[in-house]
Amino acid sequence: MKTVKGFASATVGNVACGFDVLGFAITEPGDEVTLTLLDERKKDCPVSIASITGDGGALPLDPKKNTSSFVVLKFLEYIRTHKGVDFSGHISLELKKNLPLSSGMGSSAASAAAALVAANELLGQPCTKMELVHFAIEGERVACGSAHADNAAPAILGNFVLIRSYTPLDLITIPPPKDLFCTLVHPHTELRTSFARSVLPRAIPLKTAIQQWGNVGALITGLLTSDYELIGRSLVDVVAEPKRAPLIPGFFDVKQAALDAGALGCSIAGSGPSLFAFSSSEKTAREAGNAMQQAFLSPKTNLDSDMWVSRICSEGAKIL
Ligand SMILES: Nc1ncnc2c1ncn2[C@@H]1O[C@H](COP(=O)(O)OP(=O)(O)O)[C@@H](O)[C@H]1O
Ligand SMILES: N[C@@H](CCOP(=O)(O)O)C(=O)O
Repeated sequence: MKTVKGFASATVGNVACGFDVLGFAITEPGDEVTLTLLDERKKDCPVSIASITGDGGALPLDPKKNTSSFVVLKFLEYIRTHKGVDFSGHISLELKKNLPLSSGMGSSAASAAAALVAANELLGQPCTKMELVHFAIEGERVACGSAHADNAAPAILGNFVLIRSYTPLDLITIPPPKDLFCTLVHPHTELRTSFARSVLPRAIPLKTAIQQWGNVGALITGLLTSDYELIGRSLVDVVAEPKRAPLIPGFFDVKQAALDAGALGCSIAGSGPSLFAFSSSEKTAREAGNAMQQAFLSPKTNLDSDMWVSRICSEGAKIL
């Protein structure tokens, strides 16, 4: 029997102003998926979930409903129709969840990305990582009802990923400035992406759109030129944050605590409830994280949280 273990880390979607078009990966924590190749197919489905740990029993064992197994099914279908690989065996999947669910940390995308790099390795790497992104995006549709790429793409590719277009998919990877650190704080509460998407406006005023795309352009410029002040002042979201901030207890105090501690900027990580902040030193990033956690613990919020400080991960999903 051949066994392969894949790993994919947490990601931050949107990156404040880049709703659905910009995301990045951090280095830790992440999900692990172990695939074992069996000669004999069990039942009619080529993939089965042998075990899931770390989810508290919350996730589906149905291979068509868990993003980790669902994307492997899409991968097998694709290599059969496009790569001439007609897989007749069986893949047994073990998922180790290290990311909290509905956290704003790209939990569903991390499971999908880890599974895809493992499946690709298991079957002799018939696909490029860029091809694998397509299946991870479909996994997001299963997880939250929308096929957004700003977690799935960086989970597989690493770095910052700008989604110029969804149809056809056109992705641009952007390496991080060398002194950019991310602080990620996850309060111990859940906010489902599907719900956080339901509160967004279907249309926005032209004035709002102008502000948003101005900041996206400036943020990309700041990343490409390592202009940390420009990065900081570009982290302004006038579309999603105003609607989602009320869903996150203590959001404004936590954001202000990050800025007061010296962070360049701070906003909602993905659809929340996590927040992320950027800093130009690890020391400041850690100080901002401590301040954010203290703000979540204030009497009116009283939320415990987890905090990570990380550089941007340039490797993406990998084989362990
Ligand atoms: N392997 C998986 N990991 C996480 N969520 C999954 C997985 N498979 C299916 N899901 C579904 O996706 C939901 C979490 O996705 P979402 O709300 O987008 O938050 P996040 O992706 O940040 O965890 C879960 O509630 C679950 O129903
Ligand atoms: N662009 C998406 C990002 C969702 O990220 P998640 O980590 O909360 O799943 C959105 O804002 O809905």
